[in-house]
Amino acid sequence: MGGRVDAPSSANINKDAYGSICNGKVFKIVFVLGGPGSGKGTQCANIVRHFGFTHLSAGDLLRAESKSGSETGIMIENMLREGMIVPSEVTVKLLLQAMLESGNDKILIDGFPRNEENRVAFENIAKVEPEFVLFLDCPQDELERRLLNRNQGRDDDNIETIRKRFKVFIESTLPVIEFYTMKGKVRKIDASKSVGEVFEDVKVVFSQFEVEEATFEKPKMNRIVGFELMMCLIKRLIRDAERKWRSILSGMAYTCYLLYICAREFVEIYSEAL
Ligand SMILES: Nc1ncnc2c1ncn2[C@@H]1O[C@H](COP(=O)(O)OP(=O)(O)O)[C@@H](O)[C@H]1O
Ligand SMILES: O=c1ccn([C@@H]2O[C@H](COP(=O)(O)OP(=O)(O)O)[C@@H](O)[C@H]2O)c(=O)[nH]1
Repeated sequence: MGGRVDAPSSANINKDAYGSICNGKVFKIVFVLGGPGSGKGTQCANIVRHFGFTHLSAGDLLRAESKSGSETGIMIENMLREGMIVPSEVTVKLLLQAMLESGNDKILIDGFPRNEENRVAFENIAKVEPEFVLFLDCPQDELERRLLNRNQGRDDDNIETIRKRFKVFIESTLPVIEFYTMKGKVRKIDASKSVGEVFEDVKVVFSQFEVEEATFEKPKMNRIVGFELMMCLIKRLIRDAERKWRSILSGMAYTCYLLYICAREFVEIYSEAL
């Protein structure tokens, strides 16, 4: 159920699929926003593990689509390199398709909506309001340091594009955060602390999903796998111990045998001498 979903094979999505989102399945959506490098991906991975969400990174979906070789793919690639926001039509299609493919009703949408156009397009098509918006707040100098150290081979993690992305965040994404603040939906967290400390605060915000965590299958599976691993380890230790004792016992027997030979030789030599 939880986990990160790969990009759909194509950006083309059947219009009927939107219908099933609007009229059928009810999604619990959390938008995760924050400046570039604020730790959205890092914290989403933790939330997936603890609360059974599916993590959809708009940036990852776009990066995957940019490699498709299609005209849209080339357009996306150029926009990402410049730190620009890709038209909503493209991003919303990719997100909706991934939501449908996830098989999960709890969805984290990371790095989206990035501007008012994104927000309105998503609301109009998906007709879903987020449960809340997790806002990872972090000063720019720390963000810059993190991005320059990210080392994931991303074309946009260079100082020139990083500065453009900061500008886009301030001019286009902060107004979206303000919109949701007015609606009482923003949960702001100080993201300048260590990963663990930030997650402690994130856990408090997600505590409403705590009950479901108890029934979430993954920890149960982990316990079973953990138990089996422990049994294997114990069996192995017993086998090793047996082997070791066997060699200790045979070592002792061999030493006794040598002593017996020596004693016998000694007695023979001694009796001959007499
Ligand atoms: N709280 C933190 N403290 C220090 N480094 C962090 C923290 N959170 C994330 N990072 C690191 O900063 C970089 C950007 O994090 P990432 O999760 O990719 O951010 P985003 O998805 O917001 O762009 C990564 O190299 C990550 O390991
Ligand atoms: O909804 C989105 C999300 C991302 N992007 C593009 O993808 C880039 C990388 O976004 P991501 O969230 O992966 O990384 P971040 O900038 O937060 O580190 C952005 O600069 C934008 O160019 C976009 O156009 N629309």
